[in-house]
Amino acid sequence: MGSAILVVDDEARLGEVLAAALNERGFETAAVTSAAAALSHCADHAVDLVLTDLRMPDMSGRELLVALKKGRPDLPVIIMTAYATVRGAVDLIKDGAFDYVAKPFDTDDVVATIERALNIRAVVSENARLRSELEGRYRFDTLIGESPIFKDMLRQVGEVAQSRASVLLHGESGTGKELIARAIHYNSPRRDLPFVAVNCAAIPETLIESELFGHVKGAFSGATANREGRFSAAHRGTLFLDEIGDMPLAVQAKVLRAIQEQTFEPVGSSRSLKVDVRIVAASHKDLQKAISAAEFRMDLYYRLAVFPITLPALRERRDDIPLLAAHFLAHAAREMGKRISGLSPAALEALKAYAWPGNIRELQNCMERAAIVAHGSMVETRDLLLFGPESGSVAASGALPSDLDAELERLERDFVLEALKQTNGVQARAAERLGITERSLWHRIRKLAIKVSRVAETED
Ligand SMILES: Nc1ncnc2c1ncn2[C@@H]1O[C@H](COP(=O)(O)OP(=O)(O)OP(=O)(O)O)[C@@H](O)[C@H]1O
Repeated sequence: MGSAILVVDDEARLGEVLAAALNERGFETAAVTSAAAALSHCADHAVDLVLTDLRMPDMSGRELLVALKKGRPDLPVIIMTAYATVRGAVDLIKDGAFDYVAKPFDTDDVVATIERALNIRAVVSENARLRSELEGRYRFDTLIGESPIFKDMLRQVGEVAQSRASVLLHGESGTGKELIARAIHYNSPRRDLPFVAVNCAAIPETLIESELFGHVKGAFSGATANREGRFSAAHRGTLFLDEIGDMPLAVQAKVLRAIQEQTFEPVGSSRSLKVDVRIVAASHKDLQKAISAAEFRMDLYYRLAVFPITLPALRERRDDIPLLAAHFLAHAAREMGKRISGLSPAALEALKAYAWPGNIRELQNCMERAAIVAHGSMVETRDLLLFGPESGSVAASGALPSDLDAELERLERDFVLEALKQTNGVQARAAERLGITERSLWHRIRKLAIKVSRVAETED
């Protein structure tokens, strides 16, 4: 069914002819002869677009436009006008009209204008939908956890989100640091501006400065064009500096200045740029220890740790395990189109007893795998693959022999090493070759304790 168009023209004949012509082009049309009739039609019918004459005896097209826009700001209104009043029609665009068509007009032109308006409206409403989906994803109530330690952490997140204070998140790998950083951004007044994430550990030392601050053409071999850095990209928004403990000391000094003075110079440039960014940093390392070892600047630490938040490890909030497991299991089952109603009591006990060195991410992966291998409607203990140094009696309780794990890890290692070799250690390209995200590659490199040395520098 085509979009519904309402034609408003006090000359009944003209309105009917136009409505019929549009109907022939596949639109659903209705015609009325006064602004009052148009308002009452719109109140009772789903109308996608209004095409109205400007001069009408009871209420002018302009008044109709204003009245329509009051109730439905997103409704496209196109004005039909005689040549003599085109100037006035231009003013109407300022009042919110989408466009005008000058009489006498060609039906093709009217159709083209209508289509343009409907397309733009579709894009705008799709954007609004995506935005609300995104905001929904980072609303606090979608962050799962009921335990007092988790709720206390969320309370702190809620308190700091509204301010522009720097936040330092500390927590083991997989505890949800990036998710919390996003929640801070999407619950702050900066939510409509960019959230830019940089994983300081995943970028080779030689490139991190240019990644953060950008560079000018010719700044170093391979810098063939000017490039914007992440600080500029995050202007007026939030910059998430993940694994900040891995940032080289020399870069730490420049980051400190950028935060303190809100200015920096791109690599190879002497021109200072001004930025307004809110910083959320995260680290799994103990930065106090890094300071004692002279690996981290104390002044930067105090700048970042205006509001420090510690994310609890999953084993410190075991009561949340059933809730999280059920959530990830249901999600995985839905994605796979499998009917799985939950976990058996024994499986649940095994999950609660396990140490979870990889925290929530490990639990998520464990549930995805369980959803794949589960035969019945319940996940059983044998469907769980639990491993790790502290796993104790429930370790590797599954149906797979433990040497298969070692074999899988060896294979994974071979794939990653080969991809890195083929791409001279350029992780972005290696990840592309492996068909995984750069972040996921980075986690594998860490998990497999692979040393990456970059052989050649490449720049786009
Ligand atoms: N409270 C939570 N509720 C639901 N899902 C969560 C929660 N916390 C984390 N997750 C999920 O767990 C996974 C790991 O979270 P995230 O990537 O934010 O961790 P991280 O601490 O940044 O990890 P790393 O330090 O290894 O980068 C993500 O898929 C995230 O969506």
